[in-house]
Amino acid sequence: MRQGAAALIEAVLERRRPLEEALDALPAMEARDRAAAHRIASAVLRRLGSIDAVLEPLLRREPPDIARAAMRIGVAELLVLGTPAHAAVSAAVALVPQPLRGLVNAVLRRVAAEGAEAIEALDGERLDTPGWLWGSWHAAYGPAVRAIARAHRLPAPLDLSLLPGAAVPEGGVLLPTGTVRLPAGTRFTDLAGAGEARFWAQDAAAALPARLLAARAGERVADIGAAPGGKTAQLASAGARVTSVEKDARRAERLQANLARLGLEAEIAVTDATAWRPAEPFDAILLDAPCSATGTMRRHPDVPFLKRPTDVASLVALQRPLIQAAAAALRPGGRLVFATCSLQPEEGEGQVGFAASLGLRPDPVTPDELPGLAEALTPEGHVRTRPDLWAEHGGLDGFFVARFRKPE
Ligand SMILES: C[S@@+](CC[C@H](N)C(=O)[O-])C[C@H]1O[C@@H](n2cnc3c(N)ncnc32)[C@H](O)[C@@H]1O
Repeated sequence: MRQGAAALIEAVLERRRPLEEALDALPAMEARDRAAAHRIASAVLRRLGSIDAVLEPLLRREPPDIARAAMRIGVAELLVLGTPAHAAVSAAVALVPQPLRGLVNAVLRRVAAEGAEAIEALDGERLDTPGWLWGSWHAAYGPAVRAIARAHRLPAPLDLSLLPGAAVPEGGVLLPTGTVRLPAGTRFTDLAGAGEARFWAQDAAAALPARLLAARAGERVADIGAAPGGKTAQLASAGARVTSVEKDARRAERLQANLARLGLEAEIAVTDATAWRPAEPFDAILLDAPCSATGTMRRHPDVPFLKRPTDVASLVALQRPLIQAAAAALRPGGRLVFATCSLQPEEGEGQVGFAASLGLRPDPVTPDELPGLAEALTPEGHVRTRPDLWAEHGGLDGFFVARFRKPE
């Protein structure tokens, strides 16, 4: 299982491979072991800066990669996950060949003895956040950057969206916006009823864009950038006639399977939305644009290792033709909701002016549309969620949502 964790960490850090993809590529193992490997790898990635800073004074020279990997896992287990010291140390030692065992054992014994105090004394929020993200969030959100970084240290709860009339699964808490929340560590597949297909996993923030589009039964609605289908499911379960536009054929298959599991229907157009020419215009469009995904770091601790500052600029450029395509496909008077799961303002607030330059009019969100979440409403009537908001409920992903209308 710890071999699995080491493989996951190596895939993300050395090969910039998404954690979920690396998880799928692990050799066959018990579901429980796979989940444990994921949990350990996630803890290492979330706290990598702090972990390396704890190790730094204990190492006289740069250790071989395999020893560093084992020590990182050992420190995460000792100081983040609370694994008993003898188990954490011996398991990490077993990850390395004989000549390195003495080193790993000696270093981790010291971490077990002195590490808790050492990690406490560090500026972990800063160390565990890449400098470019810290700078960007500080510029955008001021001192809240610390609370954002703190929120990224903890695994996210499991959030569910429910089909209309579905019962709240045992242990779930109904949040004011309609999402059902279960404690972090709950596995979707373990939920009684998961097989009955009455709900799907979707962060409370990710559920807001479709909620704010407020699709009505019978309306023609397009969901652009639709896979794996959380938002299509919301729109279809509201009774809208949905066309889901998705460029990636493999992801479109997942979307299809997810809808089938829920007994929902949508027309799926596997195409690049910028080249898509629908026969008829739509009453409403949800554009969940591809983005840097920095708002999802609680759930995806690999994001900061996969993205570079230059990616944000490329994504901003990629989002614009999608906004244009969405505007063109709307009927006069139709509604557009633009959303990104990013904390980078360039991919959110920064795109509002572009939408306006296409003739789209802002359609501000009102406080009654965001029950219990007024703190996420901006003065302009956009929605800006951050992982440090809603702390009393356990936070939510970082999203930007803006609503527009095409003039009559
Ligand atoms: C943020 S994800 C969408 C998540 C989805 N809306 C949900 O709620 O489950 C963005 C999606 O846009 C798709 N995409 C990216 N560029 C696209 C394009 N030019 N046309 C259509 N889909 C695109 C990606 O393949 C990806 O599946």
